[in-house]
Amino acid sequence: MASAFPYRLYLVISEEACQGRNFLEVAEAAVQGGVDLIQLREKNDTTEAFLKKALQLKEVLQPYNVPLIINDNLEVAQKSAAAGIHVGNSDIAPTKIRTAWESCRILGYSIEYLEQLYNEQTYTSDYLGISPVFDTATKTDTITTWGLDGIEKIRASTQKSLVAIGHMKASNVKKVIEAGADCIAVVSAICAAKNPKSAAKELRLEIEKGLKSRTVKPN
Ligand SMILES: Cc1ncc(COP(=O)(O)OP(=O)(O)O)c(N)n1
Ligand SMILES: Cc1ncsc1CCOP(=O)(O)O
Ligand SMILES: [Mg+2]
Repeated sequence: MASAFPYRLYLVISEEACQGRNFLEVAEAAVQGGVDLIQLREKNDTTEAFLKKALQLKEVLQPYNVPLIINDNLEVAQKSAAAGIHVGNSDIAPTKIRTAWESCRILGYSIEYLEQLYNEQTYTSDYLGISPVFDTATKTDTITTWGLDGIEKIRASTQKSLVAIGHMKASNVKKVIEAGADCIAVVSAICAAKNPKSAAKELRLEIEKGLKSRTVKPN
């Protein structure tokens, strides 16, 4: 049976993170390099401006069959008919999203405390964001920096798909996958890269190495 969450390289994009480049072009190049899921994360836009960007991005992603996830804003997610939404502890709760948006296909929820693994919000979500794995300048209002030990602990406690986020780079993703993450989410490793397509390719290669070394078990 195919996995309900088959994604391996997840781009979390905003216009600001693209540092003056067109975010739609960055997104398309990233997909051509191997990104298979994209979240639009606009923290300061009005709903109207956010929705406009979501519709533009959806059009770019459609020919590639790459799903669009919206950060935080349920109205934008529903009005753009996105594939899903990602929320954290300060946002609308996953259980409420399930009631208000029955056709939501991919619901992501950030894990900031171990205790969350046993709550109904986690239970109803399709994937969990391990948030953050390492400290990052891109998001500083965080609670727990999980590290590789944290990923292993979470992996041992849940069968949910795990998305690692926070300072993910080509140099560390192999270890992160080996520790038990299913998918790697990045902002700056692609948005701030000179060549977003090559950056995505390199990340994807490292992810594949991690997956391979997970299946080759020592005697
Ligand atoms: C894939 C993924 N994981 C975690 C987060 C963080 O979400 P949240 O805790 O709601 O913080 P903001 O992104 O809203 O600042 C994420 N966005 N994506
Ligand atoms: C949105 C988010 N949630 C947890 S860390 C983070 C930012 C990740 O950014 P970067 O990939 O640049 O470290
Ligand atoms: Mg949020």
